[in-house]
Amino acid sequence: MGKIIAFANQKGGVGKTTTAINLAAALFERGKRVLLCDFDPQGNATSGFGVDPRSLKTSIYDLIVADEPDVKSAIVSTKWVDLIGANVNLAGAELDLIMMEGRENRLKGVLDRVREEYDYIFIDCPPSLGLLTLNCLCAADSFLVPLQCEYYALEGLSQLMTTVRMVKKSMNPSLALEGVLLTMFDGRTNLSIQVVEEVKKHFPGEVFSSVVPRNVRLSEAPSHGKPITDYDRMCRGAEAYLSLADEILKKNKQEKGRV
Ligand SMILES: Nc1ncnc2c1ncn2[C@@H]1O[C@H](COP(=O)(O)OP(=O)(O)OP(=O)(O)O)[C@@H](O)[C@H]1O
Ligand SMILES: [Mg+2]
Repeated sequence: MGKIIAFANQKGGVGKTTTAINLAAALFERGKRVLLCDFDPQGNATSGFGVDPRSLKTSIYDLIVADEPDVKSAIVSTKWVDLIGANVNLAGAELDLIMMEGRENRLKGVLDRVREEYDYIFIDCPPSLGLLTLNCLCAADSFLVPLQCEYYALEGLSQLMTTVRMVKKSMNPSLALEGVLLTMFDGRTNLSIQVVEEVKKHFPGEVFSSVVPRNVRLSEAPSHGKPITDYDRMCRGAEAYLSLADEILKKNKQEKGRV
């Protein structure tokens, strides 16, 4: 049964989508079956895999709000991973869901139906802490927090952790922290190095040893509709996400061994 991982940080532009796309593609390279569910109305994870968010016949919105029963009708097979796309319609879901019964478990209901078919299911969260992100945290087994190596990296994280505690207490007790990922690291600046130290102090033992460098190839890849492993296999960004994939596979294998 596939492990569901949410990429969460309510701060915008920290590398949630870049990580979801490129880690998914890296795990695909390692022979894993991966489904990426775009859960952000911006649709960046969808377009990043070369799928036009406006062209979706069935999007995640139809599954969670309009009660489209056939989850498979929303799954697009890309050259790399399977994808459930999102577009601007999802922005309305925040309001539509308010009146619904089990409103925080709508996404879980959808993903649980296809879980058997994948090794990993990734959810790309929006940059907010509303009902959409709540759905992500209720559906997930674990959450991965990308943090940009900049001065305010930890700002706002206490709100995310408070939300996580609330979710664990009343909705999803087994929700675990997959790990904290440092992104956009620039080894030439003292600031990046200081942020790494500070984050490690704040999350002892929870920071991935793979660190994603600031790499222009990573920012170019989405406009070509390709993950980094395809766009520029040899760049440092690709290397970092392949190393992260191996770190996660190793960690998950050890965890399974303990059960
Ligand atoms: N390691 C990196 N090096 C250079 N550019 C990067 C890197 N990671 C992400 N970017 C760029 O930074 C911007 C923000 O990244 P991304 O979209 O992944 O963040 P996000 O957290 O998903 O944003 P949002 O909160 O808006 O969904 C994008 O333009 C992306 O291409
Ligand atoms: Mg994003």
